[in-house]
Amino acid sequence: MTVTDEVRRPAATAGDPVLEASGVTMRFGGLLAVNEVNLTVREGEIVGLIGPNGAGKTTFFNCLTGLYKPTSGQVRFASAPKAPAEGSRQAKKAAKEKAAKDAADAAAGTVELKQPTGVLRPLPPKPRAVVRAGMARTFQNIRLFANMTALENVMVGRYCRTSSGALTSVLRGPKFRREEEATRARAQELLEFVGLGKSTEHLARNMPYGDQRRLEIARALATDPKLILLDEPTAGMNPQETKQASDLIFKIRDSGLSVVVIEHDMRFIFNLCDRVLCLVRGEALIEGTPAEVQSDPRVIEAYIGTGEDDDEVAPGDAHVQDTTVAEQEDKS
Ligand SMILES: Nc1ncnc2c1ncn2[C@@H]1O[C@H](COP(=O)(O)OP(=O)(O)OP(=O)(O)O)[C@@H](O)[C@H]1O
Repeated sequence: MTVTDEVRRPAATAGDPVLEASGVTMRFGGLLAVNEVNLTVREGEIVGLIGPNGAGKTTFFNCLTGLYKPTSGQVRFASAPKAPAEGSRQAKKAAKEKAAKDAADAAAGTVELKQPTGVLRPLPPKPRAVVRAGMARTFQNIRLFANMTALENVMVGRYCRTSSGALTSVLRGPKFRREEEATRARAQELLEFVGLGKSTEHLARNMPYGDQRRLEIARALATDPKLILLDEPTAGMNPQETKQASDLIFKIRDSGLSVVVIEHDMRFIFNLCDRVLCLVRGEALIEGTPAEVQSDPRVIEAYIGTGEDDDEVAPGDAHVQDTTVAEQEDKS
């Protein structure tokens, strides 16, 4: 499991915490899927979540993103400085300023991803509010709008940041058209950022698998997150696509975002992450740097097993088998 042939690119600096999970526990009836797990993610960090099948990674992830409410424990997130109420005059002004800035960025050909960070607060109760607070995620299975173009898919992600009401949208008034233009420009920028600038008009369902995964990331970025959580981003990818995925995640991190990633591909995780948390049977086994985690014998045991429960006896243990047979003969 040791990574030898690639050079890691550590975070330039890890800043203030953007996410803090303390004592997170999740029960499904009698099953304890996650037990008292703690995790802190800092600004500009890539944190990996590993563990064998059924270890509780996805359940913990779902607690972090507000999809599940933990049975006990708390998740706090550094939302943007308190946003004005939706639909208020201040909210409309902020949305207008944001649209103008996006248009200026688009004209200058720059993509600004870093978002302002506020103090840690409990996660908002509704998924939409979690996204608006600055947390975005992708899922294990691709969840694109298959019959929409790449550009339209990214534009959908952007709508949580626009302020046109239903009436303005139906009437397609000047405000709607301004916002729509800014949304389109931002979506195009993000497609270019993830390397899909030439696939704008392609239907999502016709795109190669690796491109679909990148499109999902572009759509998540369109929500202006501070933290992006990726659930098995390289599942099913070939080595070239996996390399492109890690380059893209480094690029996202280098733009000032924090990343949490679940992955089974150890080489990918240990090359990518600044810190890694290993879960086993719902509990945190170890959290540390990739070097610390990959050299911990408990991690290796968790993945390949100790052999203690195996019925078969390993060749080196033949004498154990012989003794047992001899004892059995004595008894008979
Ligand atoms: N909604 C649910 N209801 C009941 N049990 C669940 C539910 N979701 C997960 N579990 C159980 O919780 C445990 C942890 O599952 P989870 O999917 O979080 O593990 P994982 O580490 O993500 O596994 P994998 O790597 O296979 O995706 C498993 O025993 C699973 O069967």
